[in-house]
Amino acid sequence: MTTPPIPGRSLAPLRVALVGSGAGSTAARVIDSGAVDVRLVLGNNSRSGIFDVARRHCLPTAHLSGVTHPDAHDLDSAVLAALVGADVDVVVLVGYMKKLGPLVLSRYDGRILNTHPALLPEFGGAGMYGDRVHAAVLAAGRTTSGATVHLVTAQYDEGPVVAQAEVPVLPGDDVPALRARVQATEKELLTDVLRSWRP
Ligand SMILES: Nc1nc2c(c(=O)[nH]1)N[C@@H](CN(C=O)c1ccc(C(=O)N[C@@H](CCC(=O)O)C(=O)O)cc1)CN2
Ligand SMILES: NCC(=O)N[C@@H]1O[C@H](COP(=O)([O-])[O-])[C@@H](O)[C@H]1O
Repeated sequence: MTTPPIPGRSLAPLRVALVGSGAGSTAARVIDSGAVDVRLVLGNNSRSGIFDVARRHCLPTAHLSGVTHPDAHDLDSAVLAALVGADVDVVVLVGYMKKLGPLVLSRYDGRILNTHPALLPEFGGAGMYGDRVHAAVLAAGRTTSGATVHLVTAQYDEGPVVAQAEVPVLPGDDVPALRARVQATEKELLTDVLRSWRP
């Protein structure tokens, strides 16, 4: 049985690993917020900005990919070992472009969060990442978009929603404009979740 937090007393920060493939702006916001104890930054793209962010904050990193580990099971094992070695409570996917494997999913079941740049369950699933998501929202003629933080399960974007935040889609919006509006809200949504949500 877990001990409920004492009302009025702040929660101990989650010990997290941030996992990403992209520019790293979401990771940077989470780190700068001080909301969590970031113990590892893990990515599959050595040129990813997320590693620059990690280096600026003197954080431990792990570069694990289909190049370092061509066999999917070996990659899954290596990711798991890095997470266990970092002694994290929660894994946070921040623009990670690859499917997490069964070993990691099993060990951290209920303790892996992902942030998606749309209002799931719409505009999610295989092929729906980055600007492709915003382009699909615009092509669909939606007047609202937003961000979703959800638990991660075996299939892309099918896990239970933890929190969502909406933004308007404005007349004349293009992908960069919508991306900027969604990502500004997304960063605050994820930071708020990490302050208050507990597995
Ligand atoms: N087991 C899981 N792994 C991941 C999940 C998940 O829900 N379960 N979420 C993704 C993040 N994501 C959306 O939020 C997402 C990322 C990437 C893709 C995708 O189609 N990727 C392509 C490859 C793209 C590339 O190599 O650049 C693909 O798999 O063909 C969809 C959704 C993170 N992992
Ligand atoms: N489906 C996954 C996906 O599209 N994730 C998205 O990648 C961006 C990462 O930006 P960043 O690299 O600047 O943090 C974020 O907007 C996140 O929602």
